[in-house]
Amino acid sequence: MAVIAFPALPNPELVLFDLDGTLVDSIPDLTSAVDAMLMTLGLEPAGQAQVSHWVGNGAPKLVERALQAMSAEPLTEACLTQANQLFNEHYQYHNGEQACVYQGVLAFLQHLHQQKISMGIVTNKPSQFTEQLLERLNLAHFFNLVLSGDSLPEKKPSPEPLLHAMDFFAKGPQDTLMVGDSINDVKAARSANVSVVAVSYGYNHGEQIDTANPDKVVDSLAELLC
Ligand SMILES: O=C(O)COP(=O)(O)O
Ligand SMILES: [Mg+2]
Repeated sequence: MAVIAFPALPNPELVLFDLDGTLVDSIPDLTSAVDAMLMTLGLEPAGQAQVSHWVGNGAPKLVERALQAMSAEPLTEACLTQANQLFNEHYQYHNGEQACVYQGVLAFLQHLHQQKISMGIVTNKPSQFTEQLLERLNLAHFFNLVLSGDSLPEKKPSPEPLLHAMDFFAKGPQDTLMVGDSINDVKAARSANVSVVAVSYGYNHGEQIDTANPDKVVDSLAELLC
């Protein structure tokens, strides 16, 4: 009996999830923090569409991309440090405020939980914000392992967090599935020899995720329910 509707791996023993753009729409809160940071520095706010193209490689990269796009001045270390501090202060406050869990996510997580399948988070989000968001949206209890962008020396697209997670759960790549929304998730999975399902509704730097060649693309995680 298949546990999920994914013929390449119908009975996974471990499912690893990306967070932003896969389980949770975090763009409204990330935009609140980015725009507050930009305005404090005397710059124009960027808005949600632009911010959604900059997300995916961790908060410091998001801040750097925002400054690069919105400031005419050359980027200095001092400016980046100040901008990161401002972003962190504001995101600490806004994180989870407007964020919502995508349609289909809860049903899928509950299904895997009932089937006693191990689940972990592999996100590039900094750990202080990951923990906060999972708690605020009442998702934390599903996951026995949460790896964030600063948990290990390397983050996605490196395979390191996926290899670490498989080690933690004592599962091999042939029994593991990665679920994500961006090319970073697909690349990390490929490098770890893990199958990867992508959601079409996430961010992926403004590109269609099909172009990254995941094993399957779904419009909702509910499509994976048997
Ligand atoms: O913080 C980010 O850059 C995105 O995090 P993600 O890996 O959960 O998509
Ligand atoms: Mg993502």
